[in-house]
Amino acid sequence: MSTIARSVLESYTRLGAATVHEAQGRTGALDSAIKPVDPRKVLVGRALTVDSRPGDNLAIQYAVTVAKPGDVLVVDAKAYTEGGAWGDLLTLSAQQHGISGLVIDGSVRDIQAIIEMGFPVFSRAISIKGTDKNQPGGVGSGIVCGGVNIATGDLIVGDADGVVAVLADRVDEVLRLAVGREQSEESTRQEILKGRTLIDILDLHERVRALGYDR
Ligand SMILES: O=C([O-])CC(=O)C(=O)O
Ligand SMILES: [Mg+2]
Repeated sequence: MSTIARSVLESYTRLGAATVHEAQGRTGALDSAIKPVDPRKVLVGRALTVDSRPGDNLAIQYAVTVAKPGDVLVVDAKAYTEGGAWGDLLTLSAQQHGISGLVIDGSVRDIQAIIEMGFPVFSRAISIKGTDKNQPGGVGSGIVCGGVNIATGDLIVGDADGVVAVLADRVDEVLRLAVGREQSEESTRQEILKGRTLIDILDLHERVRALGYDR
């Protein structure tokens, strides 16, 4: 599976998840319930998918052993939130293997330790309850996580706003679009600082009039 150039990962890190989501036509955003345990952390990297059963984390444990440095584990835990399928021990092991972070449609626990360890984790919920290590699952195959189809090799961008996935074969194109959008937002910021409103800048006066907002 192809890797993503370091310079591309760095550019995505600067852009942020919402800009990437807008730039690719408002697609790829995971459910809004999937949020960072530490909103100061930004996560960018190549997805390694994990298909996991609710209340069990054997597939996740296995994925840590086969992940490549830089991978982001993206886990479909079936939105099951009554079991912390990831905690500080898995975090320590993931860090030993150079894994960049975790996105899980499920729960995590030990979050104070995870925050102190500086490991980016995005989850649907937090649960103190334990999980079994018995069930079959899959690593590397297509999954749905937070309502989005994700394949191993897709790009994951997560920050305080949430998580967005970019299809592997659109990574360069979406980067160009996102940089363009960021440049246009920067000129909008300059106009706002000059005292103009977004209604002016986006030329929405006619629409406002037509909808009867004018007083
Ligand atoms: O025990 C587990 O399966 C999950 C956990 O709490 C840890 O990784 O620390
Ligand atoms: Mg634990």
